[in-house]
Amino acid sequence: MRVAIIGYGNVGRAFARLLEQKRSAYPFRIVAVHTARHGSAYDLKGLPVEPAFGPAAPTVDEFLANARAEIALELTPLNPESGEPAITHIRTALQRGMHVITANKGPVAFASAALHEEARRAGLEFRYEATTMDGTPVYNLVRNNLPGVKIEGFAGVFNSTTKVILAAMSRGLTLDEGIAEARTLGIAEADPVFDIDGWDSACKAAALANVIMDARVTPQQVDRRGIGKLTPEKLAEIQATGKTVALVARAKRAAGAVKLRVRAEVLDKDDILASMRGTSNLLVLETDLMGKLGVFTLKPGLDQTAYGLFSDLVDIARSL
Ligand SMILES: NC(=O)C1=CN([C@@H]2O[C@H](COP(=O)(O)OP(=O)(O)OC[C@H]3O[C@@H](n4cnc5c(N)ncnc54)[C@H](OP(=O)(O)O)[C@@H]3O)[C@@H](O)[C@H]2O)C=CC1
Ligand SMILES: N[C@@H](CC=O)C(=O)O
Repeated sequence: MRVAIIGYGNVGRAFARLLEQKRSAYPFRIVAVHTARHGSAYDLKGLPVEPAFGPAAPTVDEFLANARAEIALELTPLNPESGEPAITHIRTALQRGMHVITANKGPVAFASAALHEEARRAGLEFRYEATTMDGTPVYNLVRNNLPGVKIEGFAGVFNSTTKVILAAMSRGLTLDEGIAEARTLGIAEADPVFDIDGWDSACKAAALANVIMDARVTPQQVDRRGIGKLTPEKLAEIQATGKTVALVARAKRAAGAVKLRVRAEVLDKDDILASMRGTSNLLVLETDLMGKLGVFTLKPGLDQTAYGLFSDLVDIARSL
């Protein structure tokens, strides 16, 4: 299958490396990539991980018209205010008859129901496993393995950048030094304020709640507070009491609606939500038939995000 990629940064390159690694068993080809400042590149025989960019296609529609791909990957930066321009990129690809896979949580948080419906009408797939907890099956877990189960709520620690920053601050480093560590790992958002202020977690929580709880919320409706007010001194005080801090996202059904909250919570050190180290992340689902169950990933990185995209790609290819 031929793949076109809109947005070719940390995640796009990690995905291209994974495809190279799996080439003999999975003959997918990246035939086109498009970026904001570096230009566009095309080759129907398949592009290398570091393609030679030519001038940028004037619009994403023209890029996709030239790409001649069957699947489009949307990998541009998160916009927590509206999910754009990624939502428009996805619509454009669907209108051009392409299946779409994204790691961008914005479109899922703002428009998952509408995009699913547009894909369904066109006989296409819209998939986004990599948006929440990298490659850990979260959406696929609920869709494929929990038939008939109603999700009543969830609690998740699923922003890796704030975990890296908090760990750095508890070693006495500054917020900026923590951001630099996360950037080196390639996991910070293009604007890391979206991690620090809890927008990334709010978008993941809204995306999850909309898909697995049919919540119909936007990230703006998440009661959100990030880690921006924490200092190394405050963290040391908290840790001296035997507790720790993590940015926790919670969802709960209440009075016919779903309430969402993101907070830097002070947790007992033996709380399961406090147990993840480094970039590790965790989600606990509250269900009607299976009680509480969860998934976690130990120290995921870009390779696991790439796997989230790859798992969707393989799944779509198998269904054709
Ligand atoms: N990094 C991670 O660990 C994870 C990231 N994600 C999500 O994946 C997405 C990509 O992340 P990441 O690769 O780290 O981001 P980067 O900032 O590294 O790359 C973003 C890419 O998008 C391009 N771009 C920006 N705006 C546009 C536009 N309007 N049209 C076309 N291309 C555009 C940039 O172009 P140029 O190169 O020219 O600047 C760049 O190539 C984000 O939505 C992020 O939230 C999800 C899971 C994990
Ligand atoms: N910035 C995000 C990247 C993955 O979604 C994070 O730190 O978790």
